[in-house]
Amino acid sequence: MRSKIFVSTQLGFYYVRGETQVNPCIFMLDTHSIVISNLSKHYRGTSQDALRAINLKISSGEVFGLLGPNGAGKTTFFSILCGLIYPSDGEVSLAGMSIASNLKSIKQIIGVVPQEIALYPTLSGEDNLLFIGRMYGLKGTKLKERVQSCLDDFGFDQNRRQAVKNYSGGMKRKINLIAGILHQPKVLLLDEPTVGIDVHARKEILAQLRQLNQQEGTTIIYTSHHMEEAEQFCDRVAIIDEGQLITTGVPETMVSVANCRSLEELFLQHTGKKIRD
Ligand SMILES: Nc1ncnc2c1ncn2[C@@H]1O[C@H](COP(=O)(O)OP(=O)(O)OP(=O)(O)O)[C@@H](O)[C@H]1O
Repeated sequence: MRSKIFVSTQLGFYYVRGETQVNPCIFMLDTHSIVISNLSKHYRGTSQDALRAINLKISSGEVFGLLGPNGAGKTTFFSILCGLIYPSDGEVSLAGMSIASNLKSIKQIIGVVPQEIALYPTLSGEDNLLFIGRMYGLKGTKLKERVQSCLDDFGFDQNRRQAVKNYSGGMKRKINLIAGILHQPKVLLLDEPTVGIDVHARKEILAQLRQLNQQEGTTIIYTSHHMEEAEQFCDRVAIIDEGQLITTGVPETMVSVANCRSLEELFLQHTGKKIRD
């Protein structure tokens, strides 16, 4: 008979009966894994499910890419994950807690970076972040230090005090991103974080995200239409289309097993659709 292992994932505590040797780091590392069970979403008045019976596990510390053509269900998936909308069926749990019934605690663990720039254009980058930081419950010196340190990391100089409306697309994207990480979330949801910006800003953003993942262990879940970027950036990806999970795995392995030249070729093979820019 197999040994039974009892785990409290929130505390990283475990108890093992029998002879099985367990490395505690595995459980410490997996404390904020996301388990998606049989997740479905049907919008009222539509004929098709936006998501249909999705099952997926994303481990703590992973960089996970959600790829799919327009209308595949990516935003719906994200919106359920951050508690903006409820699923029609199934469940998502984070750190062992159901998202739907633990929204308040979950919101402190999750950072969300929407595709749209959600900033006040007449305020400076710095003032936007101070305002958003207060909404996350940060205050005083701690808030000021956190804002300055993030602005330094993302390469802002005196321009941090200029109005956002005068920023380049790349600078707006960076402030949008910082707004989602001020409270040092364990899980970061990024909806197309590099859309519409030049190659330099894109590289800088991806490098900062990689650093966040490696130094803080932040789990990153992101969507993109840039297959090359996803191939390089993600530990694992999932391809979804018409609300269904088509395939998931390590990009390099998926590409080689399918005998494709790139993730883009594999994506087109599965979805049969053109990639949106
Ligand atoms: N509020 C809504 N009401 C009705 N239908 C919706 C709603 N939001 C999304 N849908 C539909 O659900 C499906 C999935 O949409 P979703 O926005 O999640 O896809 P997506 O993969 O994010 O697309 P894109 O890449 O264009 O952003 C689409 O058919 C869309 O028309």
